[in-house]
Amino acid sequence: MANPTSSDSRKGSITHVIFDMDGLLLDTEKFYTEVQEIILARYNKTFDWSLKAKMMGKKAIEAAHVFVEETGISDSLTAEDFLTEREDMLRSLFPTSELMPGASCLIRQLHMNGIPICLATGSHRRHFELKTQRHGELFSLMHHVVLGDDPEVKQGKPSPDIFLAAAKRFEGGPIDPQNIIVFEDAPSGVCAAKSAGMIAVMVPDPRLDSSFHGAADQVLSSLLDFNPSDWGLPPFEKVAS
Ligand SMILES: O=P(O)(O)OC[C@H](O)CO
Ligand SMILES: [Mg+2]
Repeated sequence: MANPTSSDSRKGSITHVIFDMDGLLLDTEKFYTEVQEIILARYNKTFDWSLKAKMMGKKAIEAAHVFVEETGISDSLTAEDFLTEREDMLRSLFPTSELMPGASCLIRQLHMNGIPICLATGSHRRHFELKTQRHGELFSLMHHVVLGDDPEVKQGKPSPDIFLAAAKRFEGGPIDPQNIIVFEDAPSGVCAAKSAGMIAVMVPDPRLDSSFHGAADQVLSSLLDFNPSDWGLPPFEKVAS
């Protein structure tokens, strides 16, 4: 997959890292897919990856509007009712959330090597708590967490709001966006990171159309493939994952 070119002027200037959560650190996108398939089946429609690509990474209500409008069911189901309907199902699934491959190791390596890290997720507080309840120790390594319902996040991804808020809250912030790598799985998240002036390393689901890869500075198959030297970072010491 695409790698930064050796002439990339930002190579060697990385000081901070921002992580997305759903689909990047946690294998939670499958839960959204599952419940949305169930809801759409009632209308004899199928949920596909072109619609998924438009929803993922967004705040819940923004994604809900995309869902009912793109599928043509908005006369029968409002965005608000869609959120209410999927909530019960999601609430029982989120506490079972598992880490994506390489997530624990990369977070621990960055933390151990003194690189400040934080989380910037479109998820609101209630969902964040459910999704991370089995992973509290790992997420406590984040310097801070910015959630989709944070007052400073006026608009969800692809707006840069969430990443700019995240850059402000590091020690000595705001950190120059050019010195920040954002890890993202969603097209909207990559777009938000680029709009914020940051470097976007994309780890997309293989089912996402590859036309979305072009906006990212680097595309990886897995977090396991991240090589710090690609960005001029010193080699990581090995940690137990
Ligand atoms: O990918 P995240 O972490 O910004 O989360 C966004 C939604 O909650 C799920 O697509
Ligand atoms: Mg995501």
